[in-house]
Amino acid sequence: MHHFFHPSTTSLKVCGVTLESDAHQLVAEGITALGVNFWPKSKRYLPPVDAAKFLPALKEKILRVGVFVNAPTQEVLSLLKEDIIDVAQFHGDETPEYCAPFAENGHPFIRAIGVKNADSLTNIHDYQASAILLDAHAPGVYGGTGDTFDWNLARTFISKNPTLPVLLAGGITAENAAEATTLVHPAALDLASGSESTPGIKDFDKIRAIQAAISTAQ
Ligand SMILES: O=C(O)c1ccccc1N[C@@H]1O[C@H](COP(=O)(O)O)[C@@H](O)[C@H]1O
Repeated sequence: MHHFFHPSTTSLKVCGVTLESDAHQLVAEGITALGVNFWPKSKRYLPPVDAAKFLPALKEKILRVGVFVNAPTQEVLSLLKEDIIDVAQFHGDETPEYCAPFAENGHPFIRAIGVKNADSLTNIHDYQASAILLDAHAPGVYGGTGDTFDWNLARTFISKNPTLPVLLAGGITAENAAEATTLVHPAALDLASGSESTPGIKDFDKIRAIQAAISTAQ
């Protein structure tokens, strides 16, 4: 599996990309992974037909993650099979039963969990996910809020599950990326709000500052 999922170092995933030019600039900046949001109600929604115009050319240059919220299985499968994305990120109410066919057919996926309290982190292995993403609990909007959660819960979860790749999300910015890396030691930091000037438009000063903070912290 891609080194993005290796829990020994902290990588960066920049989510909510809507512009082809931003995607190419993320490659040029050496970012490990990008996320494109396929949930129609997201402020960062990109229709699959538009993503299909530029994501294929980025294969092997950056890990291409598609973010879904309760999407029909066939929609996710066709983007994976057509090689438009490398990995699916399930950021809604997807159950272990929904995830099972992806695991059984060798399609890599990240299951995002909105962390409300310690109880949110039980039965995570039931999803058979390639990686787990821990985000702030966001009823109704699912993610992309810019809110943080209690990172001690993430740190404890990782120390109990050292071989499971865990991504930390929710309100990561240039100001807190170093602390997030040092305290939690996630396989990656994942962010949308903290990497943009307006929803869906990336701010490369912020992204470079986050990269520098991660490098210094580890
Ligand atoms: O960005 C969105 O609009 C979004 C909508 C629905 C589900 C997930 C979404 N984004 C993901 O949310 C986290 C945290 O975002 P933020 O940094 O707090 O803005 C991030 O992993 C995005 O992948």
